[in-house]
Amino acid sequence: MAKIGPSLMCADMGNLKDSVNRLDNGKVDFYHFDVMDGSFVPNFTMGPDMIKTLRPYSATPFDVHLMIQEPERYIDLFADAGADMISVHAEATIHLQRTLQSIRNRGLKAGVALNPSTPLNVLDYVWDTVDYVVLMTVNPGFAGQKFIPLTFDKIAQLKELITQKGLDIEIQVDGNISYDTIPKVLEKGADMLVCGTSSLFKKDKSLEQALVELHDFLNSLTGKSKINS
Ligand SMILES: O=C(CO)[C@H](O)[C@H](O)COP(=O)(O)O
Repeated sequence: MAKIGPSLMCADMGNLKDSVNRLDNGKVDFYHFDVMDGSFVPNFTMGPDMIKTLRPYSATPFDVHLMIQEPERYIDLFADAGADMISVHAEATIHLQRTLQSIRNRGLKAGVALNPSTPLNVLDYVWDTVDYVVLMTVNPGFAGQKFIPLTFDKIAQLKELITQKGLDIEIQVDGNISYDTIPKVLEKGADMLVCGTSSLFKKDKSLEQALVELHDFLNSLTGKSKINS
């Protein structure tokens, strides 16, 4: 069963604690925090204080996606804030292996995030230092964008590499993960779904309703229920 991770940049920023509480009641697998610096991506969102503030209210893993230049400067800051997993963009750090190792040295899961146009071969010499790969299926920076179709093949290619090598690495997909795209990203091999405005945070639906519908949809695709198992 694929894991559900609400993208909290899409939540009601004035009531984040309430959203996390309601999502926890409906069962989610991780929370996805998009951290942006206005340089690597043309936007600003969340920071370490927000993560630190929410940390005491949930035991669900906090997945921090650093969409920032030179993320190696801030690994300790986000680890101290309460991250359980941190992903860094291969495009944003010169010493990728060292940066991943520094995340693992803090006892956290280390992820590599790749923009849609970044080839998979940047992973060639870091396979043994990666716990998950974040495949961006939109260009990072904004919610509510359109899925980039060629990334479907990229998911399948990554899955094949991981299987061939016999590695225990999860594939996370991020960007326009919707009722239209979920069946295909799962078929291609995605394990973790970052759920934003396309599936969970809907103007015409309560969070509770949207989450129940998403669980039901995933169950209908896989034929088994994680909640009931
Ligand atoms: O990474 C992101 C933006 O860069 C967001 O997590 C994601 O795009 C949010 O989901 P949606 O596309 O469904 O609004």
